[in-house]
Amino acid sequence: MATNGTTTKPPPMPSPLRNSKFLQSNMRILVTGGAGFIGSHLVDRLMQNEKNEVIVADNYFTGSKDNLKKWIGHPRFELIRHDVTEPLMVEVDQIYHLACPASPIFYKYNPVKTIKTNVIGTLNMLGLAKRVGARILLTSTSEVYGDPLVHPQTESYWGNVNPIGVRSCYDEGKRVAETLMFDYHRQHGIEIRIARIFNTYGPRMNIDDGRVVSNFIAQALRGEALTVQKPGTQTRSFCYVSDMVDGLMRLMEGDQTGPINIGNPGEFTMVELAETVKELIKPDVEIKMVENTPDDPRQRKPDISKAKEVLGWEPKVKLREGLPLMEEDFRLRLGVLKK
Ligand SMILES: NC(=O)c1ccc[n+]([C@@H]2O[C@H](COP(=O)([O-])OP(=O)(O)OC[C@H]3O[C@@H](n4cnc5c(N)ncnc54)[C@H](O)[C@@H]3O)[C@@H](O)[C@H]2O)c1
Ligand SMILES: O=c1ccn([C@@H]2O[C@H](COP(=O)(O)OP(=O)(O)O[C@H]3OC[C@@H](O)[C@H](O)[C@H]3O)[C@@H](O)[C@H]2O)c(=O)[nH]1
Repeated sequence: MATNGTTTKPPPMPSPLRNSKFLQSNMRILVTGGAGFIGSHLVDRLMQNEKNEVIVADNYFTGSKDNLKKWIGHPRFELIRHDVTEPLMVEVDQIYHLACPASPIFYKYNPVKTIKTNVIGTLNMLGLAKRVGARILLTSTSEVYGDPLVHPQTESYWGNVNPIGVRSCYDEGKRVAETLMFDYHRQHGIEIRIARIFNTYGPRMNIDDGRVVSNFIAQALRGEALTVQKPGTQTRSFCYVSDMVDGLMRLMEGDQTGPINIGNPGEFTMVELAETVKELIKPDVEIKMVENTPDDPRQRKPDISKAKEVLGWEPKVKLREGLPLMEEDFRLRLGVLKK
């Protein structure tokens, strides 16, 4: 009993599966959004551990079964067509909650649905975590810092976000999702983990995903001009997907709730990124300046001191090493062979 007269509930019991003599060594893990870009790489890593059973729940809005084709039919893997805005009844020990469109083009396409996914979807997954006693990790975003007035961004910075802008369905949606995570943690004793992910790139991104790295690589391979949105001096920090997955798994397995920034602190202007793609992939390609969209953050770079200190994590793959790995995958999918 708390001293202020309110009742503090004890944390829920972990899933009975953890005590089953048949499944003792098994961990049953739900990955929402597991058919998407980061989610499918995470599934690959989780499936490498023979003690893990993995369940993916995805509505295929931006993800695809193709990303998971090597696991379909595997006895330790299950794929469910499910929209997280509806409740889900499964018995699991851990939940990686990724479901949400991540590319601005897709999250702005149906903003009401995006905010429902972030708010109702996260509520549903927290309700599930509460019912079965699972630990839950939310993939939040660097967008919670908005157009940041602090640089680089530390986790203690509260951000500079437009609450009524065209990006709000996503950035405010993720801010509410973080709030819900902490309220369930404080009120119901749920074990939570929050990762604030900075721009991540790598093989398997949708060719027409619309994010900058996939756009530039696809444009270079198609021989089209690279579209730098004005002014081109805005910065981003790009993390290769294997580093991201490693950071997410360390956070889930560790004892810190976060929020913790997971990203690569290497910072580039969009003109620098275009020039790097041009140099590495197609030196004769044109770079053209095009109009930008409202509220585009002007700078973004993670302070990863906390991830280094509490997770022993830092990214290993530099942009110039990661871009050719993504180029290889895009060449195969676009059918453009290297000359
Ligand atoms: N990639 C990045 O740079 C980045 C940066 C910050 C945060 N994140 C977060 O990481 C997560 C994964 O991002 P990603 O790059 O893999 O994006 P993605 O669009 O490739 O994957 C998102 C997945 O969620 C699914 N999904 C969307 N809405 C859903 C719903 N209502 N119900 C069920 N499934 C739904 C999609 O079909 C897709 O498979 C997202 O939560 C995103 O906000 C990504
Ligand atoms: O073709 C393009 C596309 C984008 N851009 C620019 O590239 C920068 C990055 O844009 P992206 O669309 O890749 O992504 P953003 O950084 O705006 O948002 C991203 O950051 C955090 C995540 O949560 C989001 O999921 C992710 O989309 C922006 O300044 C944009 O103006 C271009 O210059 N050309």
